[in-house]
Amino acid sequence: MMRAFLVVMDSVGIGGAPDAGAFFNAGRPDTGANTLGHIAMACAEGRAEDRRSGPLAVPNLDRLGLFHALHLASGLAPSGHEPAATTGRWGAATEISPGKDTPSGHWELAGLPVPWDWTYFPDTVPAFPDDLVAKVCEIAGVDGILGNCHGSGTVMIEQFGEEHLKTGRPICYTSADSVFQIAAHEEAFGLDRLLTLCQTLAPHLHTMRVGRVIARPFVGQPGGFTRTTNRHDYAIRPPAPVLTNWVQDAGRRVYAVGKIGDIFSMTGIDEVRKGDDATLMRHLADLVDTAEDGSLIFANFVEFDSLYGHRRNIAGYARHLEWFDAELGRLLARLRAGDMLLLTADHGNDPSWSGTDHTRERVPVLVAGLGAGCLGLVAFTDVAASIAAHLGVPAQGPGHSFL
Ligand SMILES: O=P(O)(O)O[C@H]1O[C@H](CO)[C@@H](O)[C@H]1O
Ligand SMILES: [Mn+2]
Ligand SMILES: [Mn+2]
Repeated sequence: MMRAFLVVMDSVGIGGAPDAGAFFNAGRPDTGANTLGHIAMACAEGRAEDRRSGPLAVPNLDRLGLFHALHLASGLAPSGHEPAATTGRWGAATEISPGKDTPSGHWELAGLPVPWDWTYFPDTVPAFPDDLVAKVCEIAGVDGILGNCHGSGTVMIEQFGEEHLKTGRPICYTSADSVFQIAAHEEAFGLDRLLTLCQTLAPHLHTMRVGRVIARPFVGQPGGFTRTTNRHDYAIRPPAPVLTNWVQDAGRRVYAVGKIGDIFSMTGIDEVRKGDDATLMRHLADLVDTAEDGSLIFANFVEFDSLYGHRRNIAGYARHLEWFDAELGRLLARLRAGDMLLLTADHGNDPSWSGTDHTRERVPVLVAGLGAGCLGLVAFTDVAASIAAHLGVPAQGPGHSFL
């Protein structure tokens, strides 16, 4: 029986979204944003030389058709990446959900475009309504919150970490995504206390159509705070069955690697494996060796986005792509006959762009294990329909299989 590996490279967009002008970063429309394209250009021009050097070296992704997909999506052909013969099936997918965030992208890839408009908090200070602040204070047993604004997580803990240690008040912030994020010190505030606070608060925010409450624990002392991998997302449950449900309901096993379990509020998922990206890669390799016939392995690699995209770090993003590519080469060599491995992304996060938020972009669809050829421009939902077709389970929703 067949197996399917669906691997999301979080935020590895390839530009060209037709509605990019309706999405913004620091007041500037996302028109022209291109995560992969701008990274490859910076590398080719010697502008990404921190602990790496020269043109972006991603031979395995290249062979699967990544640069063909980039050209198809956006018309960009960075020097050093002339179209090569491919061994994979490649295309570019266009999102229709009215959000450029992680749940919107993943739900749509899993067959379900988001059927509502998310609630966003205004980019003002304060950003949160008084009754929400009062609710946080009541649940946490504190007399106030810090932040109460839009911000980048690492800057927020640098700016408010010391005051947080002194006052015990949690640091609450948001972004261009539909999120309510709470940063707190793992030891001083307590990790369990932070997780309980976020979990208790989540249903209230979900009723307001805020997509996620995210716990952002950190450690360290003033001047040296760092975030830990104990981040936890409490997301709204998808309002209709998605790929994970289709597969599980057909009696198959579904593995979630990374934050997939959180993004789908655990619906349709049998087993979760978490950790940093290096650990996730080991989990994925282990599942290539051990996952049962007929199963779905759904993985998300978040560090492209969280460590480099939001931090606008071009060289770091390039390094992570090169690391991922080398690991991918080893994974591809271990696949069995009948396995399909599909690589894609959930949105863009162009590290050369203004602001610190995601960018609206098309994403690559690269398929290993099913021969070579062009898939053309496809829909996000076609990914779910194609995986269901490969596994031989019934699909729902608007997607069409491109197999
Ligand atoms: O700046 P940090 O805390 O990494 O947060 C980013 O990550 C969130 C969730 O992906 C986004 O909404 C953005 O705010
Ligand atoms: Mn994402
Ligand atoms: Mn993000």
